[in-house]
Amino acid sequence: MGTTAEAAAHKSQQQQQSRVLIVGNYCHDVLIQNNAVKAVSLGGAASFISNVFNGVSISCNLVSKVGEDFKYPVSYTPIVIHTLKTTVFHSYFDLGFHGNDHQDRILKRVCACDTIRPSDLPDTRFKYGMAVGVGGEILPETLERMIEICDVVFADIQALIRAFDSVDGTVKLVKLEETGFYPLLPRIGVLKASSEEAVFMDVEEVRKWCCVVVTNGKHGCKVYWKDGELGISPFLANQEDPTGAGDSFFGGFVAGLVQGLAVPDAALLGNLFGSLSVEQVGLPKFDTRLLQRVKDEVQRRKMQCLLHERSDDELKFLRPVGHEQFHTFLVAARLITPCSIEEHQWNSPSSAMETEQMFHITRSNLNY
Ligand SMILES: Nc1ncnc2c1ncn2[C@@H]1O[C@H](COP(=O)(O)OP(=O)(O)OP(=O)(O)O)[C@@H](O)[C@H]1O
Ligand SMILES: O[C@H]1[C@H](O)[C@@H](O)[C@H](O)[C@@H](O)[C@H]1O
Repeated sequence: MGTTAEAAAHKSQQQQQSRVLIVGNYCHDVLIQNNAVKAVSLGGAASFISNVFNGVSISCNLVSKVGEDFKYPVSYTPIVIHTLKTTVFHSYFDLGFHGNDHQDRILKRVCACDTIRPSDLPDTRFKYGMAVGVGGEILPETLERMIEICDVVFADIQALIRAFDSVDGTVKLVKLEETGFYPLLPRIGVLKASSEEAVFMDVEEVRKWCCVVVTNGKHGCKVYWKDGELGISPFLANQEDPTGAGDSFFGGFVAGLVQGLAVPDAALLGNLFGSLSVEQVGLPKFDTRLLQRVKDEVQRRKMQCLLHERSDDELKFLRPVGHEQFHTFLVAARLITPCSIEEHQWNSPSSAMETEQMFHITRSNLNY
């Protein structure tokens, strides 16, 4: 545990006014292919989402826990737990990064940092809260506290339905209704799931309580609400690594809503950031010219939507006037400023040996 003084300092830092609260641990991602470590990266939904927020200049408060072994420079300082190590995931890609299907990835949580408890959250109120755990760190009581202090909570189902094999940490999914989070669904605003995860809930039931967004890789996403549903167009991408696509999508989606877009336009922004994310290995670096174009267009859309209908406090589900043009604009912006592979923010270890030293990976713990 950190000292009381450190915890107090962290809490006071968190108490500066911000409209968005992100809750979920940073982690270390180790990408493994054919029994060899291909890459090591900063991971965790919190890191992918704050990366998108930084890109579009949205500030937030972030509550995340790591161990002393955490060395990545991040914009939002995590709570350091001196007695534990940072959460680590090993991702096994049997078919390689170029396979288009995600089912070739097996995920193992090989190290788990501390859980995030209600007392770790700031005492202030937020307009938006994002429950985005990756390793089981968010407890039902933590989500409940987020609901109390945030006007609207967005939850990633991966924070709610993951279970971990007691021997090797393999990630398994459990039915949402069997979790302690289920009774809280009528009190959350949006639940995001990938198509693989969506089969672990009854979408028809859950959409009666909250908006459900199901992402579907290169096919884009679908938004379900109480009395309607809408497919949102994808963007063409050259997939290198699917890790974090769902997180970057969620970052773009919530960033859109924070900036006053209607749900379909925000989901389009989600698809854009999801598509940019898969083109790079690890945490993506976005082209600054593309970001500027996107920010300018979002401002324009916001003004346009305000003129038409939007009141600031509720989610608007219907496709707003000019939605297709917004898509066309983003497709064009993406083409004019393609992300260069050389521009990766990727912190690749210089040798396999270095990787193994950083993360104490041995052949035996790769094979289990
Ligand atoms: N190959 C692709 N081409 C274009 N867009 C993609 C592609 N893969 C993902 N995306 C975008 O990213 C979003 C999220 O992807 P996906 O549904 O694969 O999430 P996920 O399975 O949660 O990802 P991960 O668990 O790897 O973070 C999609 O809705 C889509 O907008
Ligand atoms: O960094 C990744 C990313 O956040 C993924 O969305 C999550 O599924 C993995 O567990 C994590 O290691």
